Amino acid sequence: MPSLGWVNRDQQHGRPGAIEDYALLSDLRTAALVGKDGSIDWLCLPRFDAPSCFCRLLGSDRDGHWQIAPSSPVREVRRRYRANSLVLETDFHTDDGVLRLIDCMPPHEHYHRAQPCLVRVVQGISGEVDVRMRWVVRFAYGDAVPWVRRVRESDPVLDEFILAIAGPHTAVLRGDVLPQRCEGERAHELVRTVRAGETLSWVMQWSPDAEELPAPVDPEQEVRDAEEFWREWTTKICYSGPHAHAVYRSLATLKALTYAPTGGIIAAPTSSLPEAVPGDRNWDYRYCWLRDATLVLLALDDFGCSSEAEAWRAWLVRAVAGDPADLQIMYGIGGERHLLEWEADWLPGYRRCRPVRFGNAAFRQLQLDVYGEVMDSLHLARERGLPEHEETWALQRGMLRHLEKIWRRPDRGMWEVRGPDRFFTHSRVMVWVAFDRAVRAAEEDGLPGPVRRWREIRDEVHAEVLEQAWNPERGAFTQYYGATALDASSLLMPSVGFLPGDDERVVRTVDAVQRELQHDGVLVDRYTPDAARNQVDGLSGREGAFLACSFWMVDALACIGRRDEAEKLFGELVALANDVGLYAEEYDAETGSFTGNFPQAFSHLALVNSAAVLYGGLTRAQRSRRNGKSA
Ligand SMILES: OC[C@H]1O[C@H](O[C@H]2O[C@H](CO)[C@@H](O)[C@H](O)[C@H]2O)[C@H](O)[C@@H](O)[C@@H]1O
Repeated sequence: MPSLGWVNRDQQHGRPGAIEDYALLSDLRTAALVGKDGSIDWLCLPRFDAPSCFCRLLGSDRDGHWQIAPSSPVREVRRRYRANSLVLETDFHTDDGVLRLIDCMPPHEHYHRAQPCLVRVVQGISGEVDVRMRWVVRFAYGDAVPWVRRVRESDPVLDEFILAIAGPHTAVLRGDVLPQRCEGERAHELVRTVRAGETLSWVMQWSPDAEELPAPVDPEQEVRDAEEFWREWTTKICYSGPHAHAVYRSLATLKALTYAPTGGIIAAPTSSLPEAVPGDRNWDYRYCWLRDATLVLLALDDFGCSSEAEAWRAWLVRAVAGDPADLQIMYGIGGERHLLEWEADWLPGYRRCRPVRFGNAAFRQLQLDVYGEVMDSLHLARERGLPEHEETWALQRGMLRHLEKIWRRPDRGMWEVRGPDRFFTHSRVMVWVAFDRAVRAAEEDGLPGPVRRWREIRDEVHAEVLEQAWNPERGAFTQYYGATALDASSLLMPSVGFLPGDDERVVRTVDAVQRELQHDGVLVDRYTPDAARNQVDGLSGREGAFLACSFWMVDALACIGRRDEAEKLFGELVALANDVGLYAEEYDAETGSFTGNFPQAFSHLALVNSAAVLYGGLTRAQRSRRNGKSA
């Protein structure tokens, strides 16, 4: 008999499942995670970065969750998303029959006023199965027990519904049959027999105002609309190469992580899923990193999703307009600047990994690579014919004016180290990218600016990297100037066009990263463990392998002409996804589990970029060449 993920000991004792046991629901405003045990263990309302109402993921039952599952033992759980949508079907196989749970959050991309809504439908597929539902709402990340009561619907329907209110939050639960309050517990529960062919459904809605509740909706229509939304959205995806299923799932996941009202893109919908267990590398990713988001934009645009690219550019211009000296590396999804980091001491954390952090202090860091990422993405947007905005070039010039003043400074690098500032090689490569794209915009598009000066800086930083980051003893580019430690971000050098793939230094660096950072077949660490011991990142403990780095290895191998190896690695990485095609930030080879926030945009965008490199035949730098002009 296969191992029964959902009935493991932890889950019997009210603790959440493993990270890989979760599937994602999203309405393009906020997201929910559903476990293989039919429990929604994470949901923030009304937007991705709002406090949660279900937080079992970082605690236990009593921190809020909503579970629907058979009450009898489950022999097997089989899950899938319907076609390329985010409508999830979970089939529970029991000795009494098969029960199907359908979950979705209807996306309301264009209706800014519509409030989030979670739809759950149970269908009897065969036999007679007793289904148990448990609804435990806790607002404010598990800290606020709401006042819960049954209310009779006024005109036009006379049904009852359940209202849960705590301060600014109101949740409404409607359904074919409502759960009852459990004596002595702050929970609502229901047990019902569902026969083959029978259907039961529930809808949970959120409201900012207990006096003005959302109108009832038809759950089955909502499921149909959600499926139709995703079906329609995927029609614009242009991809017919190998592993199409993985590429489509990754693109849908990236879309699901966009905040439709503003076009902002989050790094992941969760907070504080640890990078290793046990461990304290726990961060809040429900924000918009310019680095992650610009890379997502490029990935979406590569596959035909240009309206998302436009929405992101509009977000970017709004968020970073003003004084370029104030540019931050990350913002809130609405463009908010202050993402103050704090610890929720009442939450025990996922697998008891504390602290549980909300907010992210990295917003105050200097990370020079961000300038390169933003310049590159805006350059690409222009090359691909996205309608030009007059503010965009003005914004880019302002950023370059500021970068001219600060590019010689050390920074925290793309890994956002919490150790001392250093001259990180990748940051300096991306400074080169920033000035290179500026020179090209002037030369190719005739855009105005001090191109001679930009060219001088571009050439200066190029020469500096070749001289200071190359370590002849190691035979590789190292993590920062004068270091011996390696860093997987060096794999990006050929794909951003800094050096060609056949440059001997690139080839030797790829070899060195393979030798020292790649392990357990497909996994690649971000940097040499030594670097962590040397306090480069300023953090304690270890972490899993960073999945995006494995995909960068695919791209680098393709760039240096080792295509067969690249394709094999790509295939193995595709197989590493969970049963519904999702990836976390990291993978722990010791436990064979995902670690870090989930699902993570970085991992998914790296997958689609690799597919573009391997099966679209282009690297990122080559993709930016218009009419055959070279970089
Ligand atoms: O490793 C310490 C840092 O870890 C997080 O940053 C990582 O996630 C970001 C979002 O995906 C990504 O842009 C960055 O490259 C990663 O290193 C965390 O957000 C930081 O606060 C923390 O210092």
